[in-house]
Amino acid sequence: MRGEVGYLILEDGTILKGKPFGARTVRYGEVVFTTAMVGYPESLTDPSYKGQILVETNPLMGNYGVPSKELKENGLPLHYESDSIKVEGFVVSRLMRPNHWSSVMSLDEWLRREGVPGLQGIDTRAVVKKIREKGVMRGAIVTDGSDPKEVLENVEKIDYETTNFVELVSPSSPIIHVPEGKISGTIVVVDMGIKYGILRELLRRGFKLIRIPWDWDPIEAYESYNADGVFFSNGPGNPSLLKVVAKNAKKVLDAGIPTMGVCLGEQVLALADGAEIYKLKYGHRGINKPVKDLESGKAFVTTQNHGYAIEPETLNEFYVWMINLDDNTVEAIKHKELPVIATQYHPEASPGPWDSTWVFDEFAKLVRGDANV
Ligand SMILES: NC(=O)CC[C@H](N)C(=O)O
Repeated sequence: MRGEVGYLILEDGTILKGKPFGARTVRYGEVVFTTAMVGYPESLTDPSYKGQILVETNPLMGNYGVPSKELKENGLPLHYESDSIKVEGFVVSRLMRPNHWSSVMSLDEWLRREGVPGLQGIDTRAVVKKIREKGVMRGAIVTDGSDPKEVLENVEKIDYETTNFVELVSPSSPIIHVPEGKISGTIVVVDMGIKYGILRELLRRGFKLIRIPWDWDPIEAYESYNADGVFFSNGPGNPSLLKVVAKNAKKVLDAGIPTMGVCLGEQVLALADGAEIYKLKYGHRGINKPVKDLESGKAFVTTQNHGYAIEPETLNEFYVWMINLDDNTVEAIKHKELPVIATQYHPEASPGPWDSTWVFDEFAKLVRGDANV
């Protein structure tokens, strides 16, 4: 509608006026930003964004519309990271009309169908400057004409830190994926909100996957499915809330099972090791983050989406394998003796550069038993 007004509200009292798109409603969340230039379908459907309002720094969004879900590999849509939009709200500077061969609808229509509010015409650089200065903040997105001052009062009531978002995005019963072609092994995937991109990478390497609910015991599944390895997935929210998963991860380590973790999965393995996790001021979210492998000396451009990081000095049986070249934070860890590796960044990209999909090859070697850690 012409003249319609919406708001982005931050807990420090900032109220920014924009133009609504998508669903007309009010949603609350932690306000975070990504510097990714492309890949909004992947970002919007990434379950790790549950509980967060996503601000895009790239000024033009929606240019290539919404890709078809029919473009698939091993039964999974190629450009989606889950079956629905997971962000609480989406904030852009300029919403574009789509023009692309694979587009089936506009961003506006997609958000409307999924009940997710969007806001355009926001000076996203100003939002980023504020978040970089004050740290990540709670906030709200208003697109239904509600009074922003009243909504601001409710922002104080939300608590991102103590909410278990994992249980909202994890399956309630096991899901099995069988790769097309030869099966090279079976992996138990502890699904804390796994991205399809990770499933696609594991399936590409011939693994049959048993996705179990986040709080199930992976050892039981490992034994009953006669599996060859365990994978701890990415996922939303504060890792310190996941005591059950950390306890299960400890059991997996004690059993010496070949294991890999990504992002939240890495944090959970670190917790199982007795290490500490802290919250970053405004997180790492983007697709051009430089990471250095301390063993090979090589650097990679990586995809990242995390708000927490491992305190390196508190690691016990793990050591720091890779670091972030922007701020030296931990980006990957390796176990000193066991076949266990984990990254904080996303080697599956989705969206982003495929420079580090080789980490999944390393995991495949560990599962086959033909690599030294
Ligand atoms: N992508 C993820 O798995 C994110 C992990 C965790 N929620 C964080 O923000 O650090």
